[in-house]
Amino acid sequence: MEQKENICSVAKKCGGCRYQGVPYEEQLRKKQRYTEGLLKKFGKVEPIIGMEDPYYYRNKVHAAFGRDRKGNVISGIYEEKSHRIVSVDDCMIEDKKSQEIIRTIRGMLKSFKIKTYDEDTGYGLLRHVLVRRGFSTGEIMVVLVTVSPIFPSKNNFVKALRKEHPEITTVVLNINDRQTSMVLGERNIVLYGPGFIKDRLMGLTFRISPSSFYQVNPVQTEKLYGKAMEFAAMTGHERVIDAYCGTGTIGIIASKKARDVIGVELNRDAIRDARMNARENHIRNVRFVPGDAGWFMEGMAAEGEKVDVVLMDPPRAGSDRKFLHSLLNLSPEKIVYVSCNPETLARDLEYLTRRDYQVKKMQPVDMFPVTDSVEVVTLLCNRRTRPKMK
Ligand SMILES: C[S@@+](CC[C@H](N)C(=O)[O-])C[C@H]1O[C@@H](n2cnc3c(N)ncnc32)[C@H](O)[C@@H]1O
Repeated sequence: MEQKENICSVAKKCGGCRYQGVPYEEQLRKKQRYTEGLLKKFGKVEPIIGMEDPYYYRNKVHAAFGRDRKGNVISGIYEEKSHRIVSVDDCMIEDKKSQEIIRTIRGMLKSFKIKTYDEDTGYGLLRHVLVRRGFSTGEIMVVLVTVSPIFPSKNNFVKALRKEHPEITTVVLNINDRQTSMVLGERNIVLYGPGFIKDRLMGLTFRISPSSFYQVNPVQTEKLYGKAMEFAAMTGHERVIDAYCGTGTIGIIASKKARDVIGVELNRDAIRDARMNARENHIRNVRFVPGDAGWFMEGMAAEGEKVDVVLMDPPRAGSDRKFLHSLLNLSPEKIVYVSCNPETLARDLEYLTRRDYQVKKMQPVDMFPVTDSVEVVTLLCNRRTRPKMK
């Protein structure tokens, strides 16, 4: 493993890599202690699954664009809790090729007379650049986030960019003209290629659009999803819900071992991707529904529908009461909860374990080395379900 424990000059301003300078084994010990502190009251926390090479793993790289005091174009991250851009040239956790592409774009702006957007004056065009890379396919998507759909000499710009980086398979212009802290706006204009990239996970192919959620650490994602499937231990007869399904990854992987799967997700772009993903992988026993997961499951429970397993992977905020309530009403035999925030996980487990569920297994996975984030897969079983006759 390459040792890079002390090299990032902007770590303090960025706030992302809180474990900068901490040897990887020690990072894992800290994460284990933190997770146990929050979760051991529910049962045994298995030892965290770490990475062999914990650097340059992020396959989604975002850079904000602006100018420094001298008027030079800079690209990087926002200083913690502010909108001041800190110039970043070599981030130790982001994909190297994606960072190279961002540097190339920065160098091209002057000759193409493209101004970076200034939030205070409202003047300029380019706000952010997002690069996503398919780990196993090598496909690369570049998203140029601008305040206006009018991008001067766009065809020549794309041509020049691809000349430097022929690996780029698609370029998208995303229009974000609002005063918002969200990076992406709602409108996409495809400038080159199909407007999405594909990646392979656990032998299946997945399509990723500019705004769809897709795990950012592909090596650890296979371990994470592998654990989720191991915990669900399906036999091929189960009816499954993949709640908060994103582009359908977990549900499509689960469909191989289930009777049928329903995926639910708020983001319509992700649902479109999920449906395409099912088709692409010739999966017929899965369907995807747009909407609020809690609302949808409440509706299923009200109609007396039965579900055996709920796989759930909510955002950092965890699940809301409506969702947890719908879980109790639907009363699946097993819940496999994939969480990227042990604090909200602890809160939701408290709610579920005071009612019908018991925690059986908890497995932390290090999805974000050098940062202080921990992902945890938890298996809960329904106390009211009688064990099935063999
Ligand atoms: C952590 S991601 C998980 C995605 C997916 N399971 C995966 O591994 O790629 C959480 C997802 O929940 C979706 N989401 C957030 N709130 C939701 C809600 N109330 N109902 C359904 N989906 C929701 C987000 O759009 C996002 O795609």
